[in-house]
Amino acid sequence: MTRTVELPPSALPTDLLDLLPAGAEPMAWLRRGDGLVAWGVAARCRTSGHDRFADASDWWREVAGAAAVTDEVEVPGTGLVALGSFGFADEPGDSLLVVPEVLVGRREGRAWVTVTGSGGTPALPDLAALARRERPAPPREVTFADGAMSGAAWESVVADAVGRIGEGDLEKVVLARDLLATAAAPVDVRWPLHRLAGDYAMCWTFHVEGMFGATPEMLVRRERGLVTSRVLAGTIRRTGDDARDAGLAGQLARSSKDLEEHEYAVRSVAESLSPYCSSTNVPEVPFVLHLPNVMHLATDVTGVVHDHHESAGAAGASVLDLAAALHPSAAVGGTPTKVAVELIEEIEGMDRGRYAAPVGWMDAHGDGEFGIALRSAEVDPADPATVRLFAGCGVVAGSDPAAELAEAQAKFLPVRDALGPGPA
Ligand SMILES: C=C(O[C@@H]1C=C(C(=O)O)C=C[C@H]1O)C(=O)O
Repeated sequence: MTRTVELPPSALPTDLLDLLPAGAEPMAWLRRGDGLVAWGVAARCRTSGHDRFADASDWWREVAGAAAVTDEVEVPGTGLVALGSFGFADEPGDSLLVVPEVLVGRREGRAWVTVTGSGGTPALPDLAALARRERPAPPREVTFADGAMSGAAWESVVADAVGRIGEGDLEKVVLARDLLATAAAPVDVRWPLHRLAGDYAMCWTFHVEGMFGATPEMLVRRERGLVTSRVLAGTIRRTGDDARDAGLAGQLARSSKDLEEHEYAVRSVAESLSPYCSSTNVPEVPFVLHLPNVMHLATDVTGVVHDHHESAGAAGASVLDLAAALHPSAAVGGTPTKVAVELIEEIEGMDRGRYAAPVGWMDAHGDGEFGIALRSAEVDPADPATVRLFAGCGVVAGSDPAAELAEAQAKFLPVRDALGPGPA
């Protein structure tokens, strides 16, 4: 039984993360203070392998079909909702969807709580008491070490990829590396979440079962049939000097290397969406998205879902169906996708886990949001004092390995900083 109750916005703390209890599988999806926080597991589905999205979708249809729901708010994100995080590669591809016991949402001035339980009407939590608890402590004595590869080794892998592109095997491949952070005691993930949501409010701060981060890239949002995807590709590091950064933004917007890389990514998204949408709109020129650490070329692709898509029933493709169709876009895989993904597998030298793959939420109407899990890290489930950070960049014919390494370092910054002390 699932029940959504409207709350006066004043019933919630400014920072929704203040509600998250420590030990009860906290989950989050937040941007500019709005979004969802959730905890407890009412139902969970684990999938893996090539069919991980289809299996999760089947499970969701079954759960949603059988659920008894009362919903007095009825906006996207109310009623039965699952949060999910998927594996990047088909193998192992470990993925999950979770229906939380408690979910608190806020969106454009409206607020709600949803509770799910078996048997009887589940009780509402005492949110005021939850919000009064102490804030989490920062991780102690964090040290960072190379993950699968040193920076120098990774540069030579990038050089290999540039060679393969030169030979005509492919046009673009996105290569990533990992760093290992080790703390003196288990990391309370709520600490980096507070920091990321504060420092990167324009990004989507997420956490699902150890996978957390603040991504600027929206793989797909579906809202009452309207579809949006924010494509990012083409990056320049910020200097911290506003005047210089404005000049760099102009340079980025004119850089043929970055525009080419961006074009591949936009095309791959538009092509993947077109079978599911009756109209897609692709702006001709990208804009420059300013983040505290980097700037990206960005394009918002929009469309309207067909109401009667053959494979998806009367409601049309759900946000999860769309995420499955879009993953991996050229922003995180490459072009052509199949060759790029095989090259990643061959030369990257690590398992990406859930990095660079869909993370987000969906409701029983098929609406929801899946971002790409970038600027992200995973708490090691076997040793929660260890956190694995990920960052990567698009490699094209004109790529310089040293510049790509510097770009990846800049993309580690959000999580690196979030694991440090500082204002919570
Ligand atoms: C791969 C990452 O980022 C992606 C690669 C980008 C690029 O190469 O310019 C830009 C944004 C993302 O699509 C990452 O953050 O790890």
